[in-house]
Amino acid sequence: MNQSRFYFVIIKVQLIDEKALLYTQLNKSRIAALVVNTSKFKHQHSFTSNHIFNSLQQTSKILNTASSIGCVAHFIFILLFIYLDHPLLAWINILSVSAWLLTFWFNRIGRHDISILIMSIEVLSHAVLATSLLGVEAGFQYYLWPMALLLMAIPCFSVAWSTVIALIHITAFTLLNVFSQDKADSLTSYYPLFFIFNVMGASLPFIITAAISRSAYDKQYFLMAELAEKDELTQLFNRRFGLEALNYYANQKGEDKAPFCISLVDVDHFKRVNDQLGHSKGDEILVKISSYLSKSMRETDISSRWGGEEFLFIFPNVELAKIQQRIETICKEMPNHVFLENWDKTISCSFGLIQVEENETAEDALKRVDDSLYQAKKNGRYQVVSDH
Ligand SMILES: Nc1nc2c(ncn2[C@@H]2O[C@H](COP(=O)(O)OP(=O)(O)OP(=O)(O)O)[C@@H](O)[C@H]2O)c(=O)[nH]1
Repeated sequence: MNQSRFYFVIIKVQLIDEKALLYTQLNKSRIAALVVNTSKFKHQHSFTSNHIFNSLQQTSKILNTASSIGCVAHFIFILLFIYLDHPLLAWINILSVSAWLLTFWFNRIGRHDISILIMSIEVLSHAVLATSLLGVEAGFQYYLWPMALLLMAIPCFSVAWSTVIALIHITAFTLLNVFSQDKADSLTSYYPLFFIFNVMGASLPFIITAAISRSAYDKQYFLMAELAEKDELTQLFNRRFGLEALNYYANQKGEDKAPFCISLVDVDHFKRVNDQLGHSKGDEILVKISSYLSKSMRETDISSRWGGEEFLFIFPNVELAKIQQRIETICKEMPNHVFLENWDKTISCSFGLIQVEENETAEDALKRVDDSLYQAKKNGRYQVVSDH
């Protein structure tokens, strides 16, 4: 997007932000996501990250499901009340279907807050009206429960406001049950049918909303955990995770305490690759090296990218004497496993390897393993130096 177009989008977004009449030819739904009245997601710029965009799409999905169920349920009631020759109730349901159709449109332009407000007003007034006309036995008040859940599950309003509106629905449910009289009119014989239909119709969105929210939460949670713990380029754990793991093993006490080793690994003459073949080839080598190293480790070992062309490995429950040979083989074998097109020089790494001592802090262990790595570099690279 060129600069002037970029400003155009920002100005346009700011203008329509208030009214939420959001439609541009550039990227309709992505910009629509910007005006959703979810303060945590609201940005001052025109870019919305994929994760937030996905989360907003998830909200749209839940609300569209609710809108569809609302439309279908009320449409069935229109047909039923026409069949039962009850025009007033048929008209009420025509108004309801219109309201639910309107919610689709607000979902589409990203105004989930208006959409859910319309749903809430419709469900509340419909429950009050239908229960006043037909009595509690017809079961129209049961829609108030899924509406309360929807209000709480969808982050369109603040938690406080969602709670207030949800409580209004539950209070209405209670009052309707306590104060509504049973009505005896021409439709009384159909009340069991209404009741079954209403309870089923109310339960379905309840269960669907809970299922979609839960799977959306799971997906988002694992995505966030992965983003927080993994290195984007190599897919190894990142430095934060590596340090957390190191602190965990270093701080173990009593019976849980077991010997463990760590290794700091640095690619040899990596700058040469970058300088001669370019940064993207450098990245390619980093991916190949990290893949070779992590595949060479045991499942219980922790492989992390420590930074740039450095990796930190943690080997739990093992003594140095038992691991040294394995690490030396990994080091020696690397050039046979990691190659790059148009690069005839050996691709290798230097390794610092230590066993973390009892009561040694993570910081001290890191310093010691760094000294070993420095020694490996100083000795001519492509070797393992361990500190006994
Ligand atoms: N392509 C790429 N290069 C990186 C990345 N992170 C760090 N580097 C480069 O890694 C190089 C590290 O160079 P030096 O620290 O001089 O070390 P070296 O050339 O590997 O030499 P020795 O470590 O002494 O064997 C620098 O050119 C950095 O720009 C990365 O994510 N991708």
